[in-house]
Amino acid sequence: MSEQFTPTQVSTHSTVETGLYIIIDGSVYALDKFVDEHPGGAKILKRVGGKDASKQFWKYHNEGVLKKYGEKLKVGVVKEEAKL
Ligand code: HEM
Repeated sequence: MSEQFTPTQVSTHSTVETGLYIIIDGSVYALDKFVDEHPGGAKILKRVGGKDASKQFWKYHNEGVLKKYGEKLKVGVVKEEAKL
C-alpha cells in the first residue's frame, strides 16, 4: 500500500531540502532529486513545492511524462485532512 499524506503534510515538504513534494491528480511526487534535470527548469518546480500542481502539470505535459517518470518519483497518495 502506498503512503498517505494530507495536503497539510505535503505542504511541509515545499523545498528541495525537505523533499520538494508536489501533488498531481491525488498522487504525491518527491522532486528533490529530479529538479535539476527537469527540462522545464528548476525554478518553476520550486515555485509549486508543497502544493497541488495538477493544473500547471497538465498545461505543459501529457500522459507520457507520468508513464516515463511517475513510478520513480511517486512517494504516495493524498488522503483527507484528519477531522478534529
Ligand atoms: C512529476 C513532475 C514532473 C515531471 C516528471 C516533469 C517532466 C518534464 C519533462 C520530461 C519535460 C520535457 C517535455 C516533455 O517531455 O513533455 C518537461 C517540460 C516542462 N515542464 Fe515539467 N515535469 C514535472 C512537473 C512540472 C510542473 C509541476 C511544472 C509547472 C509548475 C512543469 C513545467 C514544465 C515546463 C514549463 C516545461 C517546458 C515545456 C516546453 O518547453 O514547452 N513541470 N517536464
